[in-house]
Amino acid sequence: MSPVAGAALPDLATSGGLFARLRDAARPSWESYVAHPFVKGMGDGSLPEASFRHYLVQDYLFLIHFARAYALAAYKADSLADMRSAARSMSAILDLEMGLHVKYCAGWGLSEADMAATPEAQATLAYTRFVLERGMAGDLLDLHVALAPCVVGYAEIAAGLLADAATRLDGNPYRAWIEMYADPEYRTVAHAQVELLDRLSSARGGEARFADLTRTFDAASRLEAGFWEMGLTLAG
Ligand SMILES: Cc1ncc(CN)c(N)n1
Repeated sequence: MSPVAGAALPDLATSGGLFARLRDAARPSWESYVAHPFVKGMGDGSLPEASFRHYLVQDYLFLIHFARAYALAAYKADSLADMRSAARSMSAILDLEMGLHVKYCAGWGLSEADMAATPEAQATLAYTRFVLERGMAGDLLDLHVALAPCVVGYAEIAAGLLADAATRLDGNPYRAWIEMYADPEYRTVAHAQVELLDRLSSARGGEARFADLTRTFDAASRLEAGFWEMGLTLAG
């Protein structure tokens, strides 16, 4: 069942946990991401359709690389439990999240083949390759910190929109987007990411690496804001 507007969903981050500390340390970049004008435009329905369309096609391409990043996480995992968790995240992207993109675009006469053939925008290239590079050059903790703004941020954004009095669901063309990321199924994925960060942090010396991890988290949050900006300005 989808959550309803006006019902605030609780914060996914455990207070004192790694995710909450990274978010606090990278607050200005995080806010530029979760409170971007693109987000507000989806909430009240005022976002131009061309911007959403441009974003969604790029997001389809983005998700292909994010699925690859989870394949990398499975490769880098040192336990079967972590391999299974990476495989679940990869299939959630390929089977659940990308399905919404394909459905939306079909409504506008855009086929999956059209989307796959669209050139990647600079913001898409920058963000996806940054995450893959953090994973390849670093370890599993570096990779999951780079992935966290993506996975957890959308759950926070959708929950924030539902709690915002300016949000209008009736007749809102972006309602399915909001409801998908506020859905308990997506929140479960996001919550698992928050818990995984804590587990990886204690196993891999996260405390001593906090400054470095913050740089990664901050950069990924700025790249998320850049992704919205690309959608808003129709940048290639
Ligand atoms: C750019 C971006 N960031 C996050 C998500 C949510 N997984 C997404 N689909 N696209």
